Amino acid sequence: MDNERQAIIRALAEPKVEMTLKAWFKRPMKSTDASIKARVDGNQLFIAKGHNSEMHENIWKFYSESIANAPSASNELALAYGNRSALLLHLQKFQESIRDIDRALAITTSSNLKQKLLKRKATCVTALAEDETAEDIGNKTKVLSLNKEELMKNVSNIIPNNDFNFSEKVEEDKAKIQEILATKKAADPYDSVSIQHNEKFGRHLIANRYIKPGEIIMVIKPYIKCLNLKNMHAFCGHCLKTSWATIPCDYCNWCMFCSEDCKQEAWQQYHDIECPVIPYIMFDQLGDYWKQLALRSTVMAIREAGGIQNLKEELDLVDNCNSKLHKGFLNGKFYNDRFQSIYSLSDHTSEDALKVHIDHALLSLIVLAKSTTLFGRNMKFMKSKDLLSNKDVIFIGSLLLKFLKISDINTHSVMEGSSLCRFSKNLNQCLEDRCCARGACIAPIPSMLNHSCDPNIRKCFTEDMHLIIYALQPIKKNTQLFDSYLGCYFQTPMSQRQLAMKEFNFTCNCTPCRKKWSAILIDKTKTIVKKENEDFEQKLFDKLRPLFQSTKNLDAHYCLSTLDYLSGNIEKATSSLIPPSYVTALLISTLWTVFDYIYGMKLQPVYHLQVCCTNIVFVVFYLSNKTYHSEKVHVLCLLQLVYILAYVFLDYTIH
Ligand SMILES: C[S@@+](CC[C@H](N)C(=O)[O-])C[C@H]1O[C@@H](n2cnc3c(N)ncnc32)[C@H](O)[C@@H]1O
Repeated sequence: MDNERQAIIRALAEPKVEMTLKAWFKRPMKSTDASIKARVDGNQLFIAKGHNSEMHENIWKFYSESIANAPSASNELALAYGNRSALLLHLQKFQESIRDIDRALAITTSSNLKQKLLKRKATCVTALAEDETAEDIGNKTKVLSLNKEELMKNVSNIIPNNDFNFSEKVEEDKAKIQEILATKKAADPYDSVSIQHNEKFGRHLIANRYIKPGEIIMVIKPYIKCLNLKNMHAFCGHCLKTSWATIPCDYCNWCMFCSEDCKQEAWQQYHDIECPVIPYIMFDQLGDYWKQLALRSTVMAIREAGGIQNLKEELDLVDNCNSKLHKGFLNGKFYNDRFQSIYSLSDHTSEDALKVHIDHALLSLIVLAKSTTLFGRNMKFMKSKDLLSNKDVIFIGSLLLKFLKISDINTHSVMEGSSLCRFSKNLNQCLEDRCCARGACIAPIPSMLNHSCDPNIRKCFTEDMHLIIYALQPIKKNTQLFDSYLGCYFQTPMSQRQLAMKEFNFTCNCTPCRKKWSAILIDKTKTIVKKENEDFEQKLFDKLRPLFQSTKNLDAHYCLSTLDYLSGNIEKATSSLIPPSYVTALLISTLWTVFDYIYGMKLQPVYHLQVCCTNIVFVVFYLSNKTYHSEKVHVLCLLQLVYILAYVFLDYTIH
């Protein structure tokens, strides 16, 4: 860490450090004004007409932000929980709404608010009871063995090309998917790959055997993860899972958690140290992932090693290892959950990025020194010489810088499980707005993956935040696994890819870059099916057209057999079609849509069309069965009809 050490010493000697220390101010952790502002912003959106999914999510984020900012046990906190509970009721998330109502009731002293909350709770409880009744009716449908084919025919008339939208085996599939994931989580990540090193690629992963498209290579837990700035108030800041009814940290106005368990675990692992630092460093989107990941990695490493002194000794061992392959290995193995592994990862950032990282490391270091007890309870850092003369401060500053550089190169985005934006935005807009990118993580074994613009693997996150690496193309024994860092050749033009690659400080020399393949799936000037591939490509395209088209539909459903079907076709296409082939590219991009749909995490908004179709099935069933013509079911049927009409005539989206 010599380079980082020198950079930190130089930075600490700059006049701006003295000025920062002189002008030091205590940042307010919670703020009544900020809480009120976020709640009012949420209210304004809530009362506006024509809500769509994106608006609902924004209102939810405003109310959560209001909760995060409200001082503990304050009236503002009760009001913020109360308002979020109203939204959750509107979204028919009754259980979550009740949780927020109970939290508000436990705090508020206002009898007016209490009355409103109790009324809302009664509505939720009634709705939950009705849900049970509806479930009963559904179960009875199965007993009566309703003519399912006929029902599906009705639905097919509404959704053309329904072949791939309906799986007879959905329930069977669900159990199988869970079983596959559990087996893979328990398996050794090195079952089908090993780490190798050469001068051209540095460390990389090699297949130990043939791996077929769609096959899961490993499922592992990231070492460290965080949310991005846009989503700090939306999901659990520790496990990153979706939770509609989050609870705030008692001190800072940033972190929220899905449960008391997550809140406690985060506190014990890193949040006790991070809590006073976060409000100072999370002021903009620049490096929001890196700053958090570096800070969390530093605190976790100190804890794992058993103190700063032990950590210094452990890291010296890594630094003194002469083997480029075995750096960070422990007892001959590269673990996914040890700080030594993270510390040994590649850190070749660009010169421009380095300047930004030094500034970020410096800021985190100063706040750690001023606002925490990391360097001792009685330490007072009044002047820059106090920082410069403290060996632990220099060491932690160097480590923060090192982890910032490592995070820059080795971060995996935690994305929603779909290749389509939830709000139907184009890829660039979606990335810029961070609609589907929830956060980021570091996982050392997947960090061994090098880049190719024609990748043979892809990553996907499960609902419980495990990282899956799966094959996109056939991978022969002893060949390298390649990920795509910033876009594949068939979707992203070469100029854009090469610009993005500068961040990683290497020149991509993959076949699409060398042979200048066109971005075949978006380049409208090229003929779709190549002459050389003749009939086969056209035939394959015609056969798979409905499946390809289904990927443009957010409401499409897929099952495990769709994945097998695609896998077989990719094997056929890659062995028979001359690349670059339009159909092979389509097959690969369809495989990831299907795989991510099956295994990936989603925010799971209920899209209107889905609800509408379910309602049509219900109404058809009701009209054709006199057995259930009770008063209650009449009302239900009428409501379903209103819903269908609203969808058809008003194009009104409801979660
Ligand atoms: C996430 S790491 C991948 C593992 C890395 N090879 C190592 O030795 O740790 C990313 C870095 O690997 C190198 N790299 C990735 N893809 C490459 C490629 N196709 N050719 C050469 N170097 C590559 C670059 O230095 C990049 O910054």
